[in-house]
Amino acid sequence: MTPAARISAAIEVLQDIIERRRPAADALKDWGLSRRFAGSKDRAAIASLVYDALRRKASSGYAMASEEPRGLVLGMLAGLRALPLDEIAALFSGENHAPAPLTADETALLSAFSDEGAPDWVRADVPEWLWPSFQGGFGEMAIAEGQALAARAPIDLRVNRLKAGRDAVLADLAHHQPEPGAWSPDALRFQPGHDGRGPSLQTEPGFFAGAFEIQDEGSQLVTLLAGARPGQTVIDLCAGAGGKTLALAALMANRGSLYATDLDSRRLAPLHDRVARSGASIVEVRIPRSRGHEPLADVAGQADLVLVDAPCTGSGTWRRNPDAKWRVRPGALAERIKDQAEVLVRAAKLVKPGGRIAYITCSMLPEENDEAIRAFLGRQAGCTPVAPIDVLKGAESDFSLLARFATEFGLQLSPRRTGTDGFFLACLKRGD
Ligand SMILES: C[S@@+](CC[C@H](N)C(=O)[O-])C[C@H]1O[C@@H](n2cnc3c(N)ncnc32)[C@H](O)[C@@H]1O
Repeated sequence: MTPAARISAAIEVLQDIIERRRPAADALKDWGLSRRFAGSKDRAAIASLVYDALRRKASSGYAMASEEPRGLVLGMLAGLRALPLDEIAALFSGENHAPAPLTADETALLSAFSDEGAPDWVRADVPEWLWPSFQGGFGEMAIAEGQALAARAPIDLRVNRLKAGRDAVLADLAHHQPEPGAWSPDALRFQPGHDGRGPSLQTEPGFFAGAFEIQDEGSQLVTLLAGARPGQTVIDLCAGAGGKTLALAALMANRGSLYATDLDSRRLAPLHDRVARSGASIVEVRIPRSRGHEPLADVAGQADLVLVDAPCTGSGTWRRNPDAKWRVRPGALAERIKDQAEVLVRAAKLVKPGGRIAYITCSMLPEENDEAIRAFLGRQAGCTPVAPIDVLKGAESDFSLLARFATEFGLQLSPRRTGTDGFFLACLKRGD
């Protein structure tokens, strides 16, 4: 396919996503299935165009005075991809599957491309209904935070200490030009290429050997700061596919007991293979039999650390899932807040006196972060917050620079602040 034909395809896929409110991945998959002529490079390029357009949907639409997929793609090419007008015009030739030529209005808007005069939520590319909450968390930096969250994300991996050292993995993957992470001693970072695509790390021999896992550096950092130590009894209560479980096992140097569970047993399915590949021998996966069944009842009140990687809106990962940004609804936020309250109560039953609950979200919204903790502390006697500065002091490396990202109860990481996905961590101590 020509670059212009890929743009036409991206416009078509965006139409499907917007009209039928479909997840981008589903729409892209269907498009690929019914267009067998498109090769894997075409499909990847089209996906990259679609995701780039969704990242800046509000600001592109404003600048192009159009909510239509064509306007969003034009705005993205001029804005995020910074293509000059003559290159855009050449792509929109109307010939051989290229999109129709630019209209006079489009040409005028592209030549003076700007979001000047746009409302703040548009400039930040944050959904309008969430703007008050987002702004509440970031104040005068909210637009800059939203803009950083509307950029492309790098790919990070976590070197698995149980199997390899960072220098060795760095050397093995030198052909992909990794850089050491800025914060986590286990992180390596890969910048996306010009077309938005990153290296395919999951086909590397080191991946099959368990030397590394793909994991955002923010996710690595909050797991590090949770404070698990070798020899402890640790519970990963919302383990899902186990990204943090594997990181915990490595931090615990495979010593102690690490229980992984999740309300939704299907989500735990990939964990078994991942654990086997990683060489983590301390992980015990506990599958709930039914809703309300506590698969960890036998260790209630015994955990040194309960990690709660709480269900949330995922607003901190909007760089990677830009379609989720525009699909999240007020009802979903209210549901997640309820889930968060429920899972914290469960964690309080599992932690031992003097032990710690580490509450984590990949959210940028105060309702799911500080406010969730404040509400929990108001309801639950016997738990006290650990000051963010003390959380940092207790870490294995010097993370004192993160102190400036402290909130009332925790630490808020973000693409603008730490160059990572948006993560929140608050630690609570159960009284003796
Ligand atoms: C953010 S995801 C976990 C991601 C995972 N920890 C990782 O690092 O890959 C949140 C998980 O919480 C689970 N969950 C929701 N409510 C829960 C509850 N009340 N108890 C335990 N898990 C719950 C969801 O099924 C989901 O898998």
